[in-house]
Amino acid sequence: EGPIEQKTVADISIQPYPLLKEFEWADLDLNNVEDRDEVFKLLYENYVEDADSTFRFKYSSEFLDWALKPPGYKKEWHVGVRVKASGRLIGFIAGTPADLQVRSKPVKAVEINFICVHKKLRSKRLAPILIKEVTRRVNLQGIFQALYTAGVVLPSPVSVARYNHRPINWGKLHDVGFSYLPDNVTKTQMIAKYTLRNEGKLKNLRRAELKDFDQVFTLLTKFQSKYELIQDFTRDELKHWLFGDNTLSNDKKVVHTFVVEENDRITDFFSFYLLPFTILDNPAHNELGIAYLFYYASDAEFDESDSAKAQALLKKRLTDLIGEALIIAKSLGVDVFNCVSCQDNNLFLQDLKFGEGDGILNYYLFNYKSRIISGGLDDDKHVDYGNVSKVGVVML
Ligand SMILES: Cc1c(C(=O)c2nccn2C)oc2cccc(OCCCNCc3cccnc3)c12
Repeated sequence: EGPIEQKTVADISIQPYPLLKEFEWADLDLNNVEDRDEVFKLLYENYVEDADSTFRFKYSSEFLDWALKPPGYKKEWHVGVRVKASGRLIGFIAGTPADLQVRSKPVKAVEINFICVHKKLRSKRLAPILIKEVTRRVNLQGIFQALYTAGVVLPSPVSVARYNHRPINWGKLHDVGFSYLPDNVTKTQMIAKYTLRNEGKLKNLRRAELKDFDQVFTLLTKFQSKYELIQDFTRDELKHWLFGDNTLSNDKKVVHTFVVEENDRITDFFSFYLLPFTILDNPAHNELGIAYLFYYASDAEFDESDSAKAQALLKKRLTDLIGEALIIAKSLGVDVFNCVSCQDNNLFLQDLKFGEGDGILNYYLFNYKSRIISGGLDDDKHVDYGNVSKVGVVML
């Protein structure tokens, strides 16, 4: 296992990758509101939709600030393409710094995400050129590995996971065509099945505060040490990912983090991020509120001696913990709570009534040879409820 191609910065061209003559590379600065709004508009109108174009991701400007400007980010890794004649932004791809550990081996890498080409300019082979240019700019900084995900199957994924959804507002999900009514079941029964109480059962659960950060950092680092693919966070990075922009009011926050505190000790925490879908041409609803499970940890002891008992204890702790996340997400107007089959999620999916989605998420490690890492699926790529994954990294 390890890097495939050994390159050095000296091998990397200092010239931008050649573009078709009607296009030019854009020098974006997402601290500049105009640039950030251009990226926002390009994604809003042209980014990933579901298979039958019912929904489109609705990345807010606050989300892009959070997702694209973590500590150590480089503006050169926010790569745009403009039409020379009009100056319109028609292509984008982003790299953000992400030191990984692959089976405990440190891998300096970037995460590549948000690749987008304007709908009217598809099949002009711009996507591969965007990937080559962001790779060149990352290589110039001495980084030669990358992590990215895609729904499509490309050569050799390092892991494969599956989407899971926990309906919160089943009626609305049914109205917009996301949830279906099974045979011999009434709508009332489906709504009753997914009804959540307004109050959780973990009494000492509260919103995380900066004073909790040291314990949360320690708890997550220990909890994640069992996974084979993780992001090796610096303190500043994790603070950014879990607290985001601390000046935002709770209703504007993109990421929400909660802790369980017992006798001045943080025993568990969880986080989720909010990323709605625009619902395309539906008279009754124009937005789908979606929460995505992000990082979490529990100090449920994992005693090597009786691993079955330990796993049962962890299952109970995580089920109660993420059960609270569902209730909080509901209070924030979320319609469906999403997670993939990674981390220890398979332990609570069934009890918390998550349904297996038809989306598959492939994880790729660019220029790094690694044996397959379990993404929590069986040989048919269905969720393996009896086994947990070894993937700890969560991609936005
Ligand atoms: C996307 C997504 C969806 C949906 O498409 C969806 N939910 C409700 C209705 N729909 C149609 O459901 C998920 C569940 C877990 C993780 C996910 O995504 C994980 C992060 C995705 N990273 C970016 C990305 C986006 C699209 C394709 N590849 C990568 C998703």
